Amino acid sequence: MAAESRPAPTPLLKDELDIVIPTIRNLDFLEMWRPFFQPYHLIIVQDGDPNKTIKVPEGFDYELYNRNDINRILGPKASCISFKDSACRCFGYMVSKKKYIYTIDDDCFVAKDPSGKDINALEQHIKNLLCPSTPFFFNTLYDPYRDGADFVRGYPFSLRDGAPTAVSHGLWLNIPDYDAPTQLVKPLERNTRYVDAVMTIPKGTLFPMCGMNLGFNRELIGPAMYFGLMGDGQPIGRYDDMWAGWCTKVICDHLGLGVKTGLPYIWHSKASNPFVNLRKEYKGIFWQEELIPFFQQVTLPKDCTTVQKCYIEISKQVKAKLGKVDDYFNKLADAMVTWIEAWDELNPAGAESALPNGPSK
Ligand SMILES: O=c1ccn([C@@H]2O[C@H](COP(=O)(O)OP(=O)(O)O[C@H]3O[C@@H](CO)[C@H](O)[C@H]3O)[C@@H](O)[C@H]2O)c(=O)[nH]1
Ligand SMILES: [Mn+2]
Repeated sequence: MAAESRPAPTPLLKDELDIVIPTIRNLDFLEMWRPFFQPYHLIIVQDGDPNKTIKVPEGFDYELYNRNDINRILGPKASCISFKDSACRCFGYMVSKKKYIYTIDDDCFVAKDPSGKDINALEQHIKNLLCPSTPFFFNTLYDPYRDGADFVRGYPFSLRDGAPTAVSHGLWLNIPDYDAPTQLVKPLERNTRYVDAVMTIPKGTLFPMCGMNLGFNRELIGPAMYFGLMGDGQPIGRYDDMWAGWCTKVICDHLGLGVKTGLPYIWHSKASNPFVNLRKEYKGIFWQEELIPFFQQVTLPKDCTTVQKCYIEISKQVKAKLGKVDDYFNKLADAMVTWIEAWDELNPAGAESALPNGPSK
């Protein structure tokens, strides 16, 4: 008897997740991701010259926004969306209607695990996001919810339900996400180490969030994922994801949400120019010595019960405490408020998260 031909399983979160890609180039890299990404809706944020045509391989379902679209949709509030910097990607988070987001850079490709198997990074992020985190007590055997692992002896049973996972932070083989000084000192260093682990970043601990291989629950933490004022006309760049990560982690800690880091890996193929990066980063390299203590000391009142309220409170503290570091932080604090206003305008409270996609191309 012919074996029953079973229909292929529906990809996890097929209609509940958008893939956001910031780009200045044609998206040929999608060919390598096709087996994993094709079932999903893409939101492409085209940076730079809006008159340039970005070629997207056939067969992908996507919506594309360039600077003209951002200005048309947000009007004066478009001032909070960076130009000529990957920070523009956060516009994609704002216009999405889905519960989950995965964002990836266009120079990130499918990596292979030690067995030589292609890594479906999206699938691993989804697994990370769909299972709880353990921010309140560290499990020394890493992710206790993973097949073949569990909570170790001494782990309180009262904490074994864990916390909802808001963020899944993936890593990179080949070109590591180093800052410019490190890149300059170690131009040939490549990350060849595949660590088979997913860990929850403990409550009260900040981390350097990289935006090139990142998943998050948009309904739980979306409004905190503002990538700041970077790039054109700004004194700093390449701190977009860092800023978002620090705000996100403080808010996750306050709201009892989890942030995971580790698997999945992608293959980061292109090292950006370290001298250009140094020019973008240098103010951030000394500012961050004041920013980290600031975020470590941020306290959010009990009545900050939503991400938006937390975010507005942080913006007030940014203005009060960082405005004296540099006037840039006064502008950033204002842009944080504009971001929340724009977010709430495009995502009125109670709007169904599973609304149909935006205008597909
Ligand atoms: O002006 C620009 C430049 C680039 N992009 C798009 O953004 C991503 C990342 O670009 P790239 O790979 O060139 O830069 P990296 O240095 O590797 O980026 C990492 O560093 C951080 C910089 O903020 C960031 O978190 C990582 O992404 C690509 O998709 C480019 O096409 C852009 O939109 N605008
Ligand atoms: Mn890159």
